[in-house]
Amino acid sequence: MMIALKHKVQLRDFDFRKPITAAQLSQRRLKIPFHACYRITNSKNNKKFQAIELQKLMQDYPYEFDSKDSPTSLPRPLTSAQLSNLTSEGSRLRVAYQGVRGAYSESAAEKAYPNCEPVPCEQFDTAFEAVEKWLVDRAVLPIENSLGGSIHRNYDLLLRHRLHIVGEVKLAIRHCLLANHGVIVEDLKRVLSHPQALAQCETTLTGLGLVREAVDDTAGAAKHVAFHKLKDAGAVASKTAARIYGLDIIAEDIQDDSDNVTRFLMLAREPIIPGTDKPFKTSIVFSLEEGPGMLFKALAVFAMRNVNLTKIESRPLQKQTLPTLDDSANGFPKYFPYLFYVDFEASMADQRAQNALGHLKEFATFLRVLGSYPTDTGLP
Ligand SMILES: O=C(O)C(=O)C[C@]1(C(=O)O)C=C[C@@H](O)C=C1
Repeated sequence: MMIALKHKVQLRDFDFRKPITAAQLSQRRLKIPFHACYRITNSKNNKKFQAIELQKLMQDYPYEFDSKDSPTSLPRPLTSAQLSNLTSEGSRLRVAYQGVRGAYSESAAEKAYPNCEPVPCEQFDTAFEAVEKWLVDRAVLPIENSLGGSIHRNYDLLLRHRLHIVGEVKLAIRHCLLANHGVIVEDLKRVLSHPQALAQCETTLTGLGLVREAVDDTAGAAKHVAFHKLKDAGAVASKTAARIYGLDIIAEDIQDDSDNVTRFLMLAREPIIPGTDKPFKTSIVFSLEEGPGMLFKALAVFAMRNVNLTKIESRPLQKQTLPTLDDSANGFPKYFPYLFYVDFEASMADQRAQNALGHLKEFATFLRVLGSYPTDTGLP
């Protein structure tokens, strides 16, 4: 099938096998999504896959493609769904995620911003920076999982960077054990995946007696196993990753609990205007003086206003993050100062939230609102 791309950017400019680094992003603004590059260059042998992918591409780019096999190349009318995912310049919203194609984070980005252009990034930091430097429009990053708990790195980065939380999205995580064609479970000695994914499949992997090897993301593990044609190693990743990297699914739903959900945050340069027309959540971070009952007092500002807390996380306060804090006020250095991250069920437009934070500010040594955003009330 012939496809003529009416686009200035050449596909050969991009190496679809590697996620973007912040350095690469700083060189150019991406015009063609990486998944498009991948689809065109890699779907040569599978006719059905090719047809579906081309159809998808033509939906995404109604004005960009000519196909000899296509019955018509007339432009299609824009839908309101397409409009809501356009940037102010009229291009598709570019959404950074950590990992390579087929990572759960990519699915989360697509769920959060349907019809967006997901942009893979090597590390969480890269995704934060890509938004800050205007190289992408948003980032979608995991913050907690129902089995594995918090993704601490992203809590720390939320404070280090100046992005705003503008939404959340919950994604059901269903892990598979993947391996190369012809490999059976008895051949496997090791298994590669993201540490969270390995932790979420603890029981199954222990039962199989497999040695765990941590890598940057689940899809990256699948890619590695496929690329190196490993016979003794499998990967814990999604069905999508199996399809993309041509691996067999040896076992499905191997997570310890069928209700395995990861919550992702949607991050932007600007905050959204908080409303009261639908359920909203607010995320804050604060630090306190040391002393008996200080945390109790802090949490009481919400309890006394009947504001429900949905999450509390404490992280070590690193001096370089908040250099203005005087940690030796008592005459000796404080070795274990903490930051408290709290999510509560109220919008910043709600008087109760404003009063609670006004009250907290009276005695907190530091307080920042990370975002006030609509709660994801849908099914994961
Ligand atoms: O490795 C991936 O596929 C990711 O998207 C990362 C990640 C995580 O960081 O927790 C996301 C969801 C799953 O919980 C497992 C891994």
